[in-house]
Amino acid sequence: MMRINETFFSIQGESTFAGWPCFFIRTTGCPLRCRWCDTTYSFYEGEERTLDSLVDEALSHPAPLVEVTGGEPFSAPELPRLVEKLLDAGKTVLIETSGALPVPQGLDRRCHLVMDIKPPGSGMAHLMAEETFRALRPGDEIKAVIADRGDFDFCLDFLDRLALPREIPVTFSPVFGECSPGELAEWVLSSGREIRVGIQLHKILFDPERRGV
Ligand SMILES: C[S@@+](CC[C@H](N)C(=O)[O-])C[C@H]1O[C@@H](n2cnc3c(N)ncnc32)[C@H](O)[C@@H]1O
Ligand SMILES: Nc1nc2[nH]cc(C(=O)O)c2c(=O)[nH]1
Ligand code: SF4
Ligand SMILES: [Mg+2]
Repeated sequence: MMRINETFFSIQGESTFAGWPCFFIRTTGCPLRCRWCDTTYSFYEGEERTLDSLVDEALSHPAPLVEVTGGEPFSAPELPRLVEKLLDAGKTVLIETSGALPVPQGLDRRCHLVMDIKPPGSGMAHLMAEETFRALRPGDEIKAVIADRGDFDFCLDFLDRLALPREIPVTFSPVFGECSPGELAEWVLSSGREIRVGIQLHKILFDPERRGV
């Protein structure tokens, strides 16, 4: 059994997979408290689900893509088993994670990790350790949600120290409704860095206050 906040079928709004139809599984619970978190309702609310019922629900949607998000999926002890079952059922599996917790032992690395760097504006930068990000492999990616220029510079420095191979793409997104997307784009352009600018696509396609999209 696994405590699940919500499941839904929507358009992937983040990462390099943005735009694809995707089935989402959102776990309950997160040990972080990012200042601007748009999913605080996932901290406590949820119901116990069997792993097989989640796989069956994923299979009821024709799209190959499944994302496990949260909350913090790396806090859920059942995650490796769920991911293995989804992969064995033929799904492409993404896991969205905060960058604060190590990759769980036994996680089937056919999945793609989307790991956040939490900069100072999140209030969680003290939890960022380069070691955690060194576990990333080609097929995984990095994301950072940027509130201001200080966050932008912090993430560039963090990436410089990591020096990960260019097969691991990096996306910077503005804190929704707080950081100007155009300004972020200007910072990226003048940095000369190979960084993708990502806007949360689902908040443009649907009501940004709506859950389950
Ligand atoms: C809700 S979190 C769940 C997964 C995991 N806890 C994490 O932080 O990656 C999913 C993604 O939404 C992003 N996010 C949350 N609130 C946001 C906001 N207000 N603006 C932009 N992105 C946000 C997070 O940074 C993260 O990349
Ligand atoms: N459509 C949609 N795409 C998403 N990509 C990552 C999300 C998340 O909350 O982790 C998310 C989400 O909440 N909705
Ligand atoms: S780690 Fe993710 S779910 Fe947890 S508070 Fe931060 S953005 Fe929200
Ligand atoms: Mg979301």
